[in-house]
Formats: sequence, C-alpha cells, structure tokens
Amino acid sequence: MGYLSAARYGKDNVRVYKVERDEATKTHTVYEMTVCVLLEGEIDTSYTEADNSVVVATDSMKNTTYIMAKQNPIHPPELFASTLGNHFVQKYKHIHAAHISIVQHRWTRMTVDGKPHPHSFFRDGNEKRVVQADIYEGKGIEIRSGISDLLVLKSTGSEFHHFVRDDFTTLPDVYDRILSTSVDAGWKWSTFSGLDAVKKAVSKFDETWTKSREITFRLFATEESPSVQNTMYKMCQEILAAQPLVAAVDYSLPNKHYFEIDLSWHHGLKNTGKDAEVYAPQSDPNGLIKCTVSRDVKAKL
Ligand SMILES: O=c1[nH]c(=O)c2[nH]c(=O)[nH]c2[nH]1
Repeated sequence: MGYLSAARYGKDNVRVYKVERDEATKTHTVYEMTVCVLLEGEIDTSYTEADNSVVVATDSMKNTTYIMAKQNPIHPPELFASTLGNHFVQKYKHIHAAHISIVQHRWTRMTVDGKPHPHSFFRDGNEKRVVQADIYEGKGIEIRSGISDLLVLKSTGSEFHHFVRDDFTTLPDVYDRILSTSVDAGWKWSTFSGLDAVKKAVSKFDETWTKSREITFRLFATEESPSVQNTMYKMCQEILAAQPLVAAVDYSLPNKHYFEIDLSWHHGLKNTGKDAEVYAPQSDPNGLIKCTVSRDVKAKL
C-alpha cells in the first residue's frame, strides 16, 4: 500500500485588479495579476482520514488574496507574494509553507495627443512578469522573479554551424539566419530571512526586472549569435553581474524556425541564400534550449 508522500493545496487562477489613484495629479496606475496560492503543513489527515478540521478552505484563500490586496501594496509582485504567503504561515499554526505564484499582466499607459493619459491603458503584447515565492515558516523566503512569453525576432546576426555532422544530419551550416524565440527567463534571489528582508530589498525588484529585460534585448539584438546556447549563457552572466542579490539565472528559449522557400520552380524565381526574402514560419517542431547559471560561491570568498 502507499503512503501520502507529498501534499499541498490551494486556489489557482485568482484574478485581481487594483487601481492606485493619485489625487494630487488625478493620475491612476493599474495592476492586474493572476495568483496561485498553495499551502503545506499538517494537513495529511484531510487526505487520509477525511479530517477537514485542518483545511483552510480554498475559498478563504481567495478571500484572503483580495483582502491582502486591499490592505497592502500589490506592487512589486515579489513584495505582494511574500506578504500574502507570510500571512498564511503566521495566521495558521499548522501551516508551515506557502507557495505563491503571481503572473502580472501588462497595462501600459496610453499616449494620447503626445501626452501620457492619466487613466487609459493598453495591452502591449503577451509578455508577463512572473514571481514564484516560497515562504517557509522560520526558514525564510525564496523568490524567483521572471519574464515569460516575450516574443522576439532578429532578421540577421545569427549563425549556427560546426555542430555534430553524421549520418543523422541534414541541416546545413548556416552563417546568416533568422532567430526568433519566446523568452522565458528567471532570476532566483538569495534566500531572504523573512518579510522584513524582502521589504528592505523592495527597490531591487523593479530595478532588476528592468535591467534583465534590457540585457535580454541588448544581447539578443547586438550579438552576432553563434547559437541560442551561447547567447543565453551570456545573458545569464550579465544579469548575475548586474544584481549581487541574485544567486542564479535561468533561461528557457524555444528556437522558432523560419524556413527558406525554394521558388525556383516558378520561372527561376530566386528566393534562397542571399536572395531569400519570403520565408515559411514554422509552428512546430521547435528547438528548446534551457540553462541555469549559478553564482560561483567561491568567487565571493
Ligand atoms: O542555436 C541553435 N542551437 C541548437 O542546438 C540547434 N539545433 C538546430 O537544429 N538548430 C540550432 N540552433
């Protein structure tokens, strides 16, 4: 027979919107996010013995998310995730860990007649800012911040050659190709001792998100990329260098292929090599390249 070796439960897809109104300037700032709350602790009997006396209802977790959002800043999401998770481990004696995941959706201020509009916003793409915060009672708070679904493309400045060539290989060496990917990047912070330590670091969260995005864009655009692997490794190293509180950086990048189309069958139309202009974007299959670069602890000694 089996035994319960892991258990956590909670509310997923809690959608929250919050407006901040600056009465002096009559300017609004809005935030929208999707939250997942999962709790762990002395809850085994709810699974094994139908003992609901240990169950904080997932409905109450949803209510708590709204109340915490009303009573606390919800930006930066690292702070809100820590505040929300900390609440659960403080409030319930038998809950020893809270796992909070936040997906922040973009509402970018409109420019109207050349001026930033005080209360109108638009969704400028699918990119999300993401946070995973794991709050462990008495052991600190672990946070991974990140970017997901940031779709990028460069029309030149990317190569891929000198890879393994054997009896399974058809891909030719390429010295000029289209490179496109959907960036999923994250940076894991050194463990925070608790909510106060997160509050102390609060200015670093937006700063590091902005910097990581800038580094991603700059290296993607300016590098003569020899491979996705090498380019993402350099991005990781730059983010580590930019923020000393970051312990590790990870990227997961699909390689979204664009195939040349040979149109020579049509009156000798030239559309390959240096004449290639019309390509066929591929939806699948795609390459998928991942890495994590961790701070060399020896370097600090
Ligand atoms: O940057 C790349 N890395 C690979 O590992 C790979 N494999 C492949 O077919 N094309 C590419 N491109």
